[in-house]
Amino acid sequence: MDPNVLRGRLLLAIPKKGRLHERCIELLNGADIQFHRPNRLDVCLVQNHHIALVFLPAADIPSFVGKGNVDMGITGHDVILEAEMESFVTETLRLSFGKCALQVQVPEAGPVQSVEALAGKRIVTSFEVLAGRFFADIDDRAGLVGDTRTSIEYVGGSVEAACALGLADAIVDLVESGETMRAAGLRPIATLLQSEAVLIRSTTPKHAHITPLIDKITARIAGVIAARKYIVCQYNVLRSKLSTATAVTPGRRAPTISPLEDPEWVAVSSMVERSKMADVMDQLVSVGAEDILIFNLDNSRV
Ligand SMILES: Nc1ncnc2c1ncn2[C@@H]1O[C@H](COP(=O)(O)OP(=O)(O)OP(=O)(O)O)[C@@H](O)[C@H]1O
Ligand SMILES: O=P(O)(O)OC[C@H]1O[C@H](OP(=O)(O)OP(=O)(O)O)[C@H](O)[C@@H]1O
Repeated sequence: MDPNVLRGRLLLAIPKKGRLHERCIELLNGADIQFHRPNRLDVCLVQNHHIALVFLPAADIPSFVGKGNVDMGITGHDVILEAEMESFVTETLRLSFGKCALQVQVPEAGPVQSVEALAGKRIVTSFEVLAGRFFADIDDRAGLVGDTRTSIEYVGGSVEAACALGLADAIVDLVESGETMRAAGLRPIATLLQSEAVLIRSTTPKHAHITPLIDKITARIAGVIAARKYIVCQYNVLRSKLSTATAVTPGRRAPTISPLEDPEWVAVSSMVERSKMADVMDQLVSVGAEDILIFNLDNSRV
C-alpha cells in the first residue's frame, strides 16, 4: 500500500488474531466503522471515516500506541503492564470483554501451597516482566542472591505444558474459565492481576489534529459498550410507591417519570444493568409495580 494513502488518517490498531480479535471486529461493526480487509493485509482503510485499521499482535499494540506510531488501539490491560507502557498510554475505556486473571499455577498433586515455596525454583511464562518483578520481591524477602534466585523462562505459548514436561515448578499464565489450567493438572496459588480489553490512546499524541476524531470514535465505542451493558426498564407504579420503586431503578443519572391519565399512577423508565435485570424485576413486583417491560438497546450515546 502506498504510505501516502495513510497520511492524515487516524491509525487504529486492533489484535490481528487470538482471543480479542473477533470481539474487536464486532465492536467496530457496532460503531459503524466500515472496512474491508483484503486477504491477510495488516493495514486497511476505513470507508466512512478518515481512519486506517492496523492489525497487530495484541502484545505489540501498547508500544505502537505508546510511541505514537498508531493513534489508538484495543488490547489487554495485562499486555500494557507487561510492555511497561502504562505511563505512555491512557486507558480511555474498559471494554467488558477479554476478562481474565494472570495467575501463578502449580501441579495439582504437588506439595507447593504458597508462592514463597517457589523462591529459587523454575518458572515458565509469557509474562516475563510481570512474573520477574513478582518473584524478584519474593527472592528479596527470602534473601536469595545470584544463581539461587528464581529462574524465569519465557515461552511464547502453550505455557501450561511446561510443568508436565518437567521444565518448570510453576507457570504464570492467564486464566479465564480455568479449563486449560485444570486440563493441564494445575491449580492457582496466587493472582498477579485482573485484566480486560481496553481502548487506549497515546499519552503524548503525535498528531494533534486527529484528537477530535479520536474523541468521536471513543464516544461511539463507549455507546456500543453501554448498549450491551444496559437495558431500559419501563413500568407503571402508584405515585405513593414511587420513591421505593425508583430506589430500585435509580438509572444512570435519574429515572424518567411521566404522568399517566390516572393521576394516582406514573410511568417510570430507567437504564438498568443487564446483569441485574431479573433481580430488579423481582423487586419491582414486590413494591407493586405493574406492566414491567424490558427493552434492549441497539446503540447509545451516554
Ligand atoms: N482465556 C482468555 N480469556 C479472555 N481473555 C484472554 C484469554 N487469554 C488471553 N486473553 C486476553 O487476550 C489477549 C491476547 O491473548 P491471546 O492468547 O489471544 O494472544 P495472541 O495474540 O493470540 O498471541 P499468542 O497466541 O501468540 O500468545 C491477552 O493479552 C489477554 O488480554
Ligand atoms: O481459562 P481458560 O478459559 O481455559 O483460558 C486460558 C487460556 O487462554 C489463553 O490462551 P489461548 O487459548 O488464547 O492460546 P495461547 O496459549 O496460544 O495463548 C491462556 O494463555 C490460557 O492458555
